[in-house]
Amino acid sequence: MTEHTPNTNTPETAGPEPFEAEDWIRTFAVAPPEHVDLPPHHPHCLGCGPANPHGHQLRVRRDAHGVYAHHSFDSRHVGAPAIAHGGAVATVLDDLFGFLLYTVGELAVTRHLAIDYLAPVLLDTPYTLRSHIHSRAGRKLHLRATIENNHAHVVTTATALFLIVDIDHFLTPRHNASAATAPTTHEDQQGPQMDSP
Ligand SMILES: CCCCC/C=C\C/C=C\C/C=C\C/C=C\CCCC(=O)SCCNC(=O)CCNC(=O)[C@H](O)C(C)(C)COP(=O)(O)OP(=O)(O)OC[C@H]1O[C@@H](n2cnc3c(N)ncnc32)[C@H](O)[C@@H]1OP(=O)(O)O
Repeated sequence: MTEHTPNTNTPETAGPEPFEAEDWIRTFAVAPPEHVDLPPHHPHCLGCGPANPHGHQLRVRRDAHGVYAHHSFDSRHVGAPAIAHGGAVATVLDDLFGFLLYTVGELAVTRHLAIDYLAPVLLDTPYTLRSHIHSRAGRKLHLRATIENNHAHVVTTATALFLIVDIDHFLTPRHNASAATAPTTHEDQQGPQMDSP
């Protein structure tokens, strides 16, 4: 059995200090107008952090419907040759959903993310990503997103359930992780049932 070795290659991308959650909440109050980029979640965020050389450095603005970004994947995100890795696409969409919180004004995190890869997302190709709030029910934010190419063809769609949390979620992450229990079964988490052998 291989002994687990901690990844020490990327000290510059260490996770955020707890105080950053409070800084981030404060930016809700001063969210910029439509023609200015929204602030990144934090400088090292994998999706949008400008100081993360391994990240996507997504730049997001809001509009009348929600939020949007223009983005190209590159050779760092390759899956099949010339095609973006599905996980990289999911990362960017999850992060884009995170920008909708500026329009909600509350903290929330991804509980469920579902993606339809309708057509390959090509490397070094410009795409427009859009996301909006489909509905809200109490703590539950039902979110939707699309990726479309320059010919207005939608190549990816996504839905997400974000759950509103309080700031303690970010200030005590280790406590929250150890408090995790067996997942609750939800109908919309279930795929087709496998037949018994
Ligand atoms: C975007 C956040 C940014 C915050 C920024 C803050 C600081 C800045 C610093 C750092 C941030 C940096 C970057 C992050 C930014 C963006 C990235 C994008 C967003 C993410 O990447 S974020 C990471 C991934 N994310 C997680 O790390 C969450 C792990 N998870 C948990 O921590 C818990 O899971 C929690 C707290 C989410 C919920 O826990 P809980 O105990 O409060 O909730 P519970 O289970 O009770 O469910 C409540 C109700 O939702 C229903 N429900 C549940 N699941 C359902 C389903 N699938 N379908 C239908 N209904 C469902 C239940 O049935 C119940 O319904 P009801 O109330 O009616 O009974």
